[in-house]
Amino acid sequence: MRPCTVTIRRSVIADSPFPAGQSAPIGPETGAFPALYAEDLCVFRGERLVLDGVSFQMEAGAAMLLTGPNGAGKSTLLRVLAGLRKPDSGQLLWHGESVFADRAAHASKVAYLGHQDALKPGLTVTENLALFARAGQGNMQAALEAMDLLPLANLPARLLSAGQKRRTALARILLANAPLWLLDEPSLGLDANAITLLGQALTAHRQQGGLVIATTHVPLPLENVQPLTLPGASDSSASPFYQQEDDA
Ligand SMILES: Nc1ncnc2c1ncn2[C@@H]1O[C@H](COP(=O)(O)OP(=O)(O)OP(=O)(O)O)[C@@H](O)[C@H]1O
Repeated sequence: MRPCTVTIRRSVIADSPFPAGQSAPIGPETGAFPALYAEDLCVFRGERLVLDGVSFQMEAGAAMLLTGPNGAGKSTLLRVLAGLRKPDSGQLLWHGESVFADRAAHASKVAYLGHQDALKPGLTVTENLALFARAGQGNMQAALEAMDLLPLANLPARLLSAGQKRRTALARILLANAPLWLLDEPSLGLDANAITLLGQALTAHRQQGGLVIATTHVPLPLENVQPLTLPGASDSSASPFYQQEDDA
């Protein structure tokens, strides 16, 4: 598995091969593109600059771990990478094409796990998974097995524990059959056995050439992973006129 490379103006990056603020040596200028290429991404939320010059590139099979204090911008970066929020500046390319030129096309490449498990409480585990399985794709049985959900397959989601809901949400990621996994704190609520299953799923995805980008506050079962630490800012730096905004 080849690691990704990362630069960011204000983050703490171990072993970054590029001086702060400089672009990676491949990209639009050279005509050679990695699977995912981010250059100088900047995002304001309210009046605060949350992401300040984030640059990285990832090849097939790579994984990146996003860390940093609460409010540092980890979830914001995931939403940008999913094409759900346009950065205020910078560029984001998937195999050389701008993610924002065709967001629907990019969405088909992404499996996104948010903080919320977003299950329909009245539907069973299997029915919930079937709702999100892309037409004609994914193996329901394999996804249920991978997250040890077979004994729970016919249980309504409202009866699941927090960890069981998280496992169901992770099974949905497996079913999506998408190359780019964007996982916001994927181990939230998981017990030790489920974390092992998560590790196996991540490894299998990468061995098939998939990419993984995950946020976390705890160690995750990921090997050969590139760390990206967002520095954040003290909450006192937030504007007194701080306003909620919708994603663009
Ligand atoms: N809809 C929004 N409108 C305005 N500001 C927002 C919005 N969503 C998030 N923010 C702000 O953006 C900043 C980054 O938030 P984000 O959720 O990306 O952080 P995080 O690193 O994922 O935090 P955590 O570790 O707590 O999950 C925070 O200061 C937050 O208050």
